[in-house]
Amino acid sequence: MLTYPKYNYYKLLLMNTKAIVAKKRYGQNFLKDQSVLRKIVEAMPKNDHKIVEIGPGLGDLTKYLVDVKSVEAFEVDTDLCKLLQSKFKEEIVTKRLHINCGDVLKAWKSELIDKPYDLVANLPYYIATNIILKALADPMCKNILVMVQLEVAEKFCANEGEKAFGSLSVITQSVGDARIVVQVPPTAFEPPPKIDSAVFLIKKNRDRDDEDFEGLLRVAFKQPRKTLMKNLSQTYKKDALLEAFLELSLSQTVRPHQVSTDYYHQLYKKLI
Ligand SMILES: C[S@@+](CC[C@H](N)C(=O)[O-])C[C@H]1O[C@@H](n2cnc3c(N)ncnc32)[C@H](O)[C@@H]1O
Repeated sequence: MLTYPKYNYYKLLLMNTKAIVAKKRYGQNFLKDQSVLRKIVEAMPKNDHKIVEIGPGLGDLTKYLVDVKSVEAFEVDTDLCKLLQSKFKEEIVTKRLHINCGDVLKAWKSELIDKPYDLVANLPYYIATNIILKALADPMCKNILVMVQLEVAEKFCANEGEKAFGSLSVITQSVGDARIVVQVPPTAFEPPPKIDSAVFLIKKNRDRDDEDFEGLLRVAFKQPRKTLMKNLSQTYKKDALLEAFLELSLSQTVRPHQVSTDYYHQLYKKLI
C-alpha cells in the first residue's frame, strides 16, 4: 500500500516504465476502488448534459465517464496532462474527451463552459468547497456529483436542526436538493487520505435571484452557538430585526442551525 511521504511527495506510482510522482500540493489521492467508481457512474443524473471532470488525475474515473458521455476535463498537473493525453488518444481524436491543462479556478469566470453541464469529480480536497460554491453559482452547471471529505459532504447535505446545518447547507437548499450517495473509507485511495470521504449529489432545480444572500448567511452563522438574533444584530439594525422576527414568528432565542432555508430567504427579503 502507498503511504504518505516525509516530503512534499507521495511514493512513486509506476505507470509502465515512466514514474509519476503523486503530488501532495495538488491533493492527489487517486481513487482505486472499482466499486466506488461504479457507484459514482450509477448515481449520475440521466440527461444529455456534458460532463465536466475537475482533476482527472490518472484517468480512472475518466475511463468510466467517456464511455457514457463526452467529457471536458481540467487538470492542473502537467505531468498528468501528458499521461492522460497519451492514455486517451482515441477519445481525444473522436472528441469524447477534451483536456484543459491548467488551474480550473483561473479558467472559471461566471461560467466554466458555455454549455449545460454536470460536474462529476473526485475533487482535490484543499479547494473542494470553493469549487462546489462556484459550481452552485454557475448557471451552466446543472448537477454536482462529487467526492469530498465526509465532514464537508455532511455540511452541504445537512437539514435544519442537524449539527452540520450551516451556510453551505442553506446555499445548497436554495438551488436544489442534496444527498450523500456513499461514504468512502481511506483504503479506497492511493495513497490513502487520513480522513473518511463521501460522494454526494446536488440536483439543481431552482434559480437564485438574491445577490447578497451569502452576506446575510455569513453574519447569521458567524458564531454558531450564539443566537441568530445576536449574530445578526452585529450587522443589521435591532429595530428591523425585532420587526422581522415578530412577523415571521421567530423566537429571539433561536440558534442559526434551527432556522430553515425558507425562513432565511424570508428574513433576507425583510432586511434588504
Ligand atoms: C483527489 S485527486 C483525484 C484524481 C482522480 N480523479 C481520481 O479519482 O483518482 C484530485 C485531482 O485534482 C487535480 N487538481 C488539483 N488542483 C487542481 C486545480 N486547481 N485545477 C485542476 N485540477 C486540479 C490534481 O492534480 C488531481 O489529479
